[in-house]
Amino acid sequence: MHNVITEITEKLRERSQPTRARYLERIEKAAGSGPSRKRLSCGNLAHGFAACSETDKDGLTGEQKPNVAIVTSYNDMLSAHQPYEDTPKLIRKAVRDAGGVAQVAGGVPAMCDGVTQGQSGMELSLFSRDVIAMSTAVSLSHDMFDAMVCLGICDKIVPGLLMGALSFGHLPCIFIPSGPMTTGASNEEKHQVRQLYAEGKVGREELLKMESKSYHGPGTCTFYGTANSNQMLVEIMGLHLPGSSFVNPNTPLREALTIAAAQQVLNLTALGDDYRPIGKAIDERAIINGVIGLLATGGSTNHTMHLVAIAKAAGIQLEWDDFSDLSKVIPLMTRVYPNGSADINHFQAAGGMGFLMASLMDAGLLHTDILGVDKTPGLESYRTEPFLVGDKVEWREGPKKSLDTDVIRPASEPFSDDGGLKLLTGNVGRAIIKTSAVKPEHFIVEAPAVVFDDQNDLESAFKRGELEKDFVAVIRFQGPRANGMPELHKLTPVLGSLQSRGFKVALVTDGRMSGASGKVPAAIQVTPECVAGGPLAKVHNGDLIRLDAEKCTLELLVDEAVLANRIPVVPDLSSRQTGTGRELFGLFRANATDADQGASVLQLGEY
Ligand SMILES: O=C(O)[C@H](O)[C@@H](O)[C@H](O)[C@H](O)COP(=O)(O)O
Ligand code: SF4
Repeated sequence: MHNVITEITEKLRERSQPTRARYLERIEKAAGSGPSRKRLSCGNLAHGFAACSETDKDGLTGEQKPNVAIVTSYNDMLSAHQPYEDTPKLIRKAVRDAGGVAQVAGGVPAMCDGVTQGQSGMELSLFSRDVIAMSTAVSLSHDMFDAMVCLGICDKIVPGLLMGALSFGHLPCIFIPSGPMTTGASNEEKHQVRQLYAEGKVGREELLKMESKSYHGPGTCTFYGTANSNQMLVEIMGLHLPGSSFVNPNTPLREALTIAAAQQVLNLTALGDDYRPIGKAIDERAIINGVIGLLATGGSTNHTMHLVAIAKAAGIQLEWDDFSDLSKVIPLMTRVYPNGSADINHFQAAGGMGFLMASLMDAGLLHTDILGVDKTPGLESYRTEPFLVGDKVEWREGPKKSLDTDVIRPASEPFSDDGGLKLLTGNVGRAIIKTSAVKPEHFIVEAPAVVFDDQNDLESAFKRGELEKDFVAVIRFQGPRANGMPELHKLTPVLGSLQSRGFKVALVTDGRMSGASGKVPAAIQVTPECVAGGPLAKVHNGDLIRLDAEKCTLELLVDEAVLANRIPVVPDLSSRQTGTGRELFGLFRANATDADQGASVLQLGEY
């Protein structure tokens, strides 16, 4: 094991000791003696299985049969979640065939960030993660269960499900993915037509045709954004069956993997002799593995908040310095859009998670002794990949060599020696930048600021021809407490178009970007945010800003005394606080923590 990884893990363990100890005590207590439903009254139990078959009622009386909670995020809005419609039926039958009972404990809401991108709905998106965590807890609070399976894929849903599941950390848990959409029009083609549309060179009809060729069917969008980063994280933290992440939906192998996961979780309950509660499965080593996977694959910057929140839910205090310290020793091993032109199906065909994890393990860059959920504890079996034999899954050794070194490379011959996720510091606060999708010639930008308080105003300035120059776009009042921290992904085609025409452009914001954002240098999640006294609220048009991703600095080149005398702008945010349900989220805006604390309202890990 690389000594830096050992050191960082040790530091994390020490930092987390008080909250982790309290958390483990809590799940010990919740585990109590035997299945939680033993503690229910006859009335509670009768209500809990009133609608079950007689066989299931018998099974749930006493502690005869393990009961699996299904927490589902099915809806028709996310192409990635639509395939879950009938999955509970498949799971119920699989669990019954294996001697258990399964009940849908509840559903959680799921927002498609692609549908809300650039719209006011996106201002609920980040908060929906915590709503999903709370909804997961509401589902599991029936306390009838010995295990759980979580059905979720996209951006806030997997983090929310995992945070909620960790509140029931005494139960074993397996995540069951739905799988990626088959490849349609490439992400590059889509991006090019978007830039042409932004430049007024193609119309809506042509743009919609291209978008629909790209997003054309059931399954997860094929770029390496937050959703596919989620799958990678869940697998590398050992909560999927090996090789589950990127098998396409509505295929026999996908169905067989769902059945195998539903039956495997029965082997992990406290009723058997291989009890693996999720609260122990997700320990400091698993969290560090998650950060390593994120860095090795150029994953979504959103996880510099979600992983922090997930860790806190398990009493673990992950910090941004851990990401940047690990980034120095974790190589970039994959190039999947926006970090390259390949998509997630190409990644899977080139070797997928089995090759990625085997190579990281061989290089001593992963904790291999975490619990995992496969038959054999630990991660060694995650070198394998699933095949269908008849209607059953068999796991075989994954490829020893990459099948496409333009898409995935071994840790020993990476695309770059560092993971491309960096922490910038300077006189406007701390910020995250993902350089894995930025060409090195764009790592340093020093230019005058052009300040906006709304991403749409930048787009209008672009259309008026006012931005044909070198500049740093400063988009303020986009933090969680201002307007729910929407993704500012709509800026990408405009800034990308200016960059490809030779202008030196960069973005600085207390907002966040999509996992699908990429090639323009962007210092995001600036903390403290503007409405919390962040210095970004004092930036004026024309101020010189220097973003240096080599030195990891973000400097406002204004005399300190001048800056000290400036009055921070106080915006009128009232128009951002109603409409599209935003009036229901005032509590969230008022109580969200900073981005580097996970931007959560749930006071995680404080109990
Ligand atoms: O973090 C992410 O990965 C994004 O939120 C992604 O889920 C979102 O859907 C993008 O908006 C899709 O990209 P386009 O908007 O470019 O289609
Ligand atoms: S990846 Fe994004 S756009 Fe695609 S289904 Fe998921 S949330 Fe929606």
